[in-house]
Amino acid sequence: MSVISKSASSKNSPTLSLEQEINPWQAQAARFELAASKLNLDPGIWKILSVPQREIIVHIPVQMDDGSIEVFTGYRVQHSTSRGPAKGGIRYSPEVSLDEVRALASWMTWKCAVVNIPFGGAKGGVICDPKHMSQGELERMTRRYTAELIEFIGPEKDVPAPDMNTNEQTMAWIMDTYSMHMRQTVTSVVTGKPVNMGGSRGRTEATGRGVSIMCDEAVRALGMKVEGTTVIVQGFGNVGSNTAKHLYLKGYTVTGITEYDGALYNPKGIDIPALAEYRKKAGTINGFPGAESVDKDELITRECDILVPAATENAITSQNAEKLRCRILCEGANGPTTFVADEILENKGIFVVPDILANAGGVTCSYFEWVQDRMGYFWTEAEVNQRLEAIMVESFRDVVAYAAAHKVNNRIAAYMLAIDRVAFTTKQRGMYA
Ligand SMILES: NC(=O)C1=CN([C@@H]2O[C@H](COP(=O)(O)OP(=O)(O)OC[C@H]3O[C@@H](n4cnc5c(N)ncnc54)[C@H](O)[C@@H]3O)[C@@H](O)[C@H]2O)C=CC1
Ligand SMILES: O=C(O)CCC(=O)C(=O)O
Repeated sequence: MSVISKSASSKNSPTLSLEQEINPWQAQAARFELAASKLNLDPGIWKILSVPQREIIVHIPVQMDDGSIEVFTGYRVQHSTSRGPAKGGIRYSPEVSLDEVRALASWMTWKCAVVNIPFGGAKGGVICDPKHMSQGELERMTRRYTAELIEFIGPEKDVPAPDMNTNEQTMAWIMDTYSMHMRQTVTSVVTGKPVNMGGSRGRTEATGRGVSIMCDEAVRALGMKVEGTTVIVQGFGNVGSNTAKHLYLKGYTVTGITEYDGALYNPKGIDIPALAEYRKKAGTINGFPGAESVDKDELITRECDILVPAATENAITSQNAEKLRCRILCEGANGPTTFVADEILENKGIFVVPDILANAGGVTCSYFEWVQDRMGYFWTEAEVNQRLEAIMVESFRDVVAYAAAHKVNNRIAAYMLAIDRVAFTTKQRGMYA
């Protein structure tokens, strides 16, 4: 089904229902179709790239702490292996769906191509509620999920990493389970591992660090100054808290932070290291003394220079895009903006740093981890950060120059650049013979 033909008949007019609008796979497909049509993409390559290469569905039995047995459904979708092994995180959430994982997998393909690293795209997800599971239950689920995927993952096939509600401990369990099956330690099967077992220095902070570098570039591109530039960040998990921390350390004024259960605002700026400490102890941002509590949905529409959505998909839709009052939207999350909202933001003149560029610092550092594991030689944190910055800055400049040259917005420029690179390799390899 063509998403574009439904939604873009009069320019990109929002004729989708809200349910269609917030379907991440449709959101991905709509941007793909628009970019592919502007590229005059070969119809055969179009067909190949508009569907995932492989979709794996597993049902994972797990003995729970009370002795009962639960069966969890998990997915791993490999969208493309054209430019290298599939690469992408694993997410644990009650909201996981096959369409979401499909979208996230294809975004990984485009993201790796935008930053020009030698990977394809994949993503995994398990439908579960990690907030209500013990460490033991999470470990057993992770190990069986890994065992079910054993022949589909590997350093040269598909290399998972953390995403929402997974972390370096999850990666350690996957690495160990894979290694048990292979009868030898294989560190490069996953990235985002603890540093003592082959993880890369800097990986935990890399996505947020990369988002902060993208804010620097956007500010420079618009002739603004860091001093006095205000930022609101949605989500205070791995990406949001590290973005806020790096922006705070660089001298930005972080005026707002939202979480799923509350939000904080201080027009003079929030002390982010103090908030991180508070959250560690209290388990929530609510009640932090250095800011007032405000409504979380209203906060993202308050005036600020930069808005960083760093939580879930669909934070910005046709329902609230018109109300945004930021100059720059720098997307830490995957898919925070719907296709319909894109046009509204463009009409408002908001400078968008799209997800497949803005949050690519994580996978770029994962690439460094995979390289270091395969060499068995590890870089200093300064070396990692320097290489990360070089790739992020170059990619930003590539996308912005492409947008200017082709008279498209930054998001479509990023898709066009990525699709062109993946299409070229797919054709060169002849991945249809
Ligand atoms: N971890 C990584 O390296 C990368 C993550 N991403 C994307 O960044 C986003 C966040 O991922 P992580 O930070 O890793 O996950 P995380 O699980 O560490 O943090 C997500 C945070 O968002 C909060 N949250 C959930 N719903 C919210 C809502 N409606 N409003 C405000 N906050 C809400 C959660 O409570 C949590 O603190 C996801 O879209 C993920 O796919 C993208 C690139 C790399
Ligand atoms: O580090 C990686 O391999 C992937 C991170 C990820 O899942 C993402 O960029 O969305």
